Amino acid sequence: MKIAVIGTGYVGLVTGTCLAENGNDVLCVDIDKNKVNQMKAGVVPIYEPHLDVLFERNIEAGRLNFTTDLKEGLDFGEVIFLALPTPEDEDGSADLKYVLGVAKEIGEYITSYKVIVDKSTVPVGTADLVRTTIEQDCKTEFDVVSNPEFLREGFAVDDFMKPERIVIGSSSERATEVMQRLYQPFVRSGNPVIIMDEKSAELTKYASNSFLATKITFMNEIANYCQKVGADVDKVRIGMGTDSRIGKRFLFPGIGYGGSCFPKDVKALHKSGKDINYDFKILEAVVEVNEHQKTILFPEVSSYFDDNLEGKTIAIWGLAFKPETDDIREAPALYMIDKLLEAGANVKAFDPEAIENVKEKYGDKLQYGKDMYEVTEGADALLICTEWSIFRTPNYDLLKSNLNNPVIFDGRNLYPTVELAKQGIHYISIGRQKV
Ligand SMILES: NC(=O)c1ccc[n+]([C@@H]2O[C@H](COP(=O)([O-])OP(=O)(O)OC[C@H]3O[C@@H](n4cnc5c(N)ncnc54)[C@H](O)[C@@H]3O)[C@@H](O)[C@H]2O)c1
Ligand SMILES: O=c1ccn([C@@H]2O[C@H](COP(=O)(O)OP(=O)(O)O[C@H]3O[C@H](CO)[C@@H](O)[C@H](O)[C@H]3O)[C@@H](O)[C@H]2O)c(=O)[nH]1
Repeated sequence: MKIAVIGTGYVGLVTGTCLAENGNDVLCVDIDKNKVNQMKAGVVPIYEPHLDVLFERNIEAGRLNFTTDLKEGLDFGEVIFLALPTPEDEDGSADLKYVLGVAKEIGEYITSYKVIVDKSTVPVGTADLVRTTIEQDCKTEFDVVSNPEFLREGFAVDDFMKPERIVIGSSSERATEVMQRLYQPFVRSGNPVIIMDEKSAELTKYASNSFLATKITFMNEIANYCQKVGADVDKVRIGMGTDSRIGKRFLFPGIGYGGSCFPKDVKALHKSGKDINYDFKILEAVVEVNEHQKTILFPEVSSYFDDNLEGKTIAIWGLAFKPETDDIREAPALYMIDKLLEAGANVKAFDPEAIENVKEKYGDKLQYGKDMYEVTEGADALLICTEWSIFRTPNYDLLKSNLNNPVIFDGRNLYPTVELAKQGIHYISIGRQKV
């Protein structure tokens, strides 16, 4: 099939590349000239494991191409994916200006039947809004379907190639048939393509993200409570997670969820309830608890230094909002950096993939290390914000000789407390007793 993907960020580029990998001809359109030039030169503009191999292979095979020209994309594709940003607006709602802006242009440009697929995360009713926006200027037939994306950054290629489910919201038989044909190679494993109406598909996405964010937030509250009553959240987590009704995943407490999705999506669902006088009380609590959770480690760092961080040097491991990505959107590490700088501390930061993005934001306000141990040299404490695998088995002797004080503040519970006690390291983590 001939596919156009409009917007080549984490979702669009993975979608385009994986569809090409399954034999489709794909033209990716992006408004960002630099990005398009980079991709034309064979450079993947984001870090996403395994994407580079597929990217190169499909460019070489001529199945994956790039342009800044939306009209060229619309002429080319029978199916047009919208993978555009839907960032948080000032009032917490999803800002639809990118999606509706492109919809307007689609109405002006298309001259033959197209299936317009909304892959962006959008509020209930957006498919209708996209349809009426296109209709204003359109002289040909088209359908709009909702096809929310569930990939996780860091596992995006795997998630796209072997999805647990594909959700399609469509009220057109013609478009449904096209979508089923397109996705048939991805569900050979027997995982379902679930067809429903557009509104239910749109809500499935928000409900899924909000549920997962709630699950994490619940565990963060249990962790905070553990700390107060002397229980160990890791033991509670394992005890709970073995009940298959609860499940082991997404029970890991920490310094709050971040990223480009959970924070904005929970707020957007809450706001869309408010707009129709429905009060999503649980979501309001989730947002509030998560905001608080980002703040719980800083007072520990501060009080260790008698509330005087002026001139102290803090090494940070992990800046991305989670491992295996270079994405720092809403990363809890950024809150910690801001607080530390505000308190007059020096920050030496290391992350395997996110340094460039952090440099763009903070420039020379921070020092950056080439490896994880370099930033600990002469630092007064180590703070861990993201659970990259390479941090899991550190050389404790080297750490102790590098750090001025043997102290680790761990926002992701990477180490067994008994091991750190044995190592003689002062260790503060989440929902576990201090060592
Ligand atoms: N990142 C994820 O893990 C993920 C997963 C599932 C769903 N989503 C949703 O998918 C959507 C896209 O997310 P993302 O993370 O890929 O965003 P992103 O910010 O990484 O990428 C968006 C891209 O769209 C481009 N763009 C903006 N306006 C454009 C226009 N008028 N024409 C062409 N290109 C344009 C930008 O230059 C950028 O490259 C959002 O709604 C998001 O909520 C994201
Ligand atoms: O047990 C857990 C699991 C995750 N997190 C945090 O939650 C955030 C989100 O993690 P994750 O869901 O793995 O990453 P995303 O790439 O943001 O993926 C989510 O958001 C995407 C965008 O909508 C969806 O497509 C995915 O299904 C959904 O998992 C990160 O800050 C994690 O550190 C925890 O604190 N504890």
